[in-house]
Amino acid sequence: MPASPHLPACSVLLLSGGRGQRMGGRDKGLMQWCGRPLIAWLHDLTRPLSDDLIISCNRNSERYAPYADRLVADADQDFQGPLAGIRAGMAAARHEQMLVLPCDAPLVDRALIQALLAHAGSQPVVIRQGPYWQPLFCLLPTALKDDLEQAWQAGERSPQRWFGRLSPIAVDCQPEDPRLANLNTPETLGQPVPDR
Ligand SMILES: Nc1nc2c(ncn2[C@@H]2O[C@H](COP(=O)(O)OP(=O)(O)OP(=O)(O)O)[C@@H](O)[C@H]2O)c(=O)[nH]1
Repeated sequence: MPASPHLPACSVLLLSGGRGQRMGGRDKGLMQWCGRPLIAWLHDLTRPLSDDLIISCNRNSERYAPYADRLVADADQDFQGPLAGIRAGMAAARHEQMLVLPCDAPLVDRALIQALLAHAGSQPVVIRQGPYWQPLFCLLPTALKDDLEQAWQAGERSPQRWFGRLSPIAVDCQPEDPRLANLNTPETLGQPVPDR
């Protein structure tokens, strides 16, 4: 189901396959924020946007299953980084575009997603804050799957270096945009739900 009649259908990939070292090695997507697992917030945000909601996770699959249409795991489950999750998601996605979000960003809103979707085409669309790309907040054409596979086989493990070769389109946000906050430490999980 498209986000609106004017926006394209997309798959959604929620990245939750990390090691979570700053969380003491715990599975970050399942950690509670404001009374619910982080992944539940991302699920509720993206569920109305897609009939192809994929979670990349490498453990606790039974606990993730209620929040996705499908789960994918990294091919090599030794935590090679988020590009491994993107690779698995690209191989599984059913639509021509795939929205990627990290599980630890529950403040993302629909307007931000719509800004990405508005540029859907043959190039990656990526959030940028000032000079800094936010490579895990992006929209990827799934036709780039083979390009990603070649890069991966050549040893690439950086999402930013990978899409950097592909003339990405930037969606610029303010450096302090609170929607892009990553709640990736126990302290940040104490942050309250803001007014939206
Ligand atoms: N599939 C997959 N996702 C990952 C991997 N590493 C990180 N991610 C995801 O990428 C996003 C950003 O991850 P980071 O915060 O940099 O890494 P992390 O492992 O979650 O946490 P730290 O170990 O504390 O850095 C999160 O949504 C992670 O779940 C990985 O090896 N595989």
